[in-house]
Amino acid sequence: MDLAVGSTNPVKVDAVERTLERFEPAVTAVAVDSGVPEQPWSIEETVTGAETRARRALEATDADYGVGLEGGVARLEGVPGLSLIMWAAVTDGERLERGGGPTLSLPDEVAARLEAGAELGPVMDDRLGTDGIAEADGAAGVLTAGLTSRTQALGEAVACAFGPFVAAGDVTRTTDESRCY
Ligand SMILES: O=P(O)(O)OP(=O)(O)OP(=O)(O)OC[C@H]1O[C@@H](n2cnc3c(O)ncnc32)[C@H](O)[C@@H]1O
Ligand SMILES: [Mg+2]
Repeated sequence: MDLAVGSTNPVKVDAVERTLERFEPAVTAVAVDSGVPEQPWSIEETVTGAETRARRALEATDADYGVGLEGGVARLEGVPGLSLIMWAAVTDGERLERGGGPTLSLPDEVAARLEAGAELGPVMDDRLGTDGIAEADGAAGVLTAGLTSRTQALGEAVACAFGPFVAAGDVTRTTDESRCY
């Protein structure tokens, strides 16, 4: 099974490879424009970014599926403060499915800096004295003291977006065309 991921962030590629390991995917990382701001500020922008990445990654390759992953922030109804959200989208060129990942609350001082126009990755790096936290444990890993990680959290979104293709019996392993369940 050939997959094209709409990002060159190794955390995103890893999330796809780990989640879909049973299908022995050949994964190609494709740098694509998400079509949304670098820091998406709503569920809608985050989902749109994931959808656009999935479509553009598939268009750029002859993979079986395009996969898009997008991180964002949003003020969620019923949840105080600002939340970190993450969404995945998977398309086979005709059908597109979406899946959401874990959500966690961001510290007020992080939220304030994002409100002032900063991006979450650099803000987390500045707070932690790290370089590239978004390509490592991520805010998801740091803010949960390692109970999860950005790779693991994004992997849940991938499972929710790819699952409908598996459940429908659409997924075949291109190596031996056997059905994979
Ligand atoms: O190369 P791409 O695919 O764009 O990877 P990215 O790390 O920039 O990820 P996103 O564009 O999906 O995320 C939008 C912004 O939110 C930040 N972000 C999202 N999730 C994060 C996390 O868990 N930890 C740190 N920063 C995160 C990220 O740094 C971006 O500034
Ligand atoms: Mg980005």
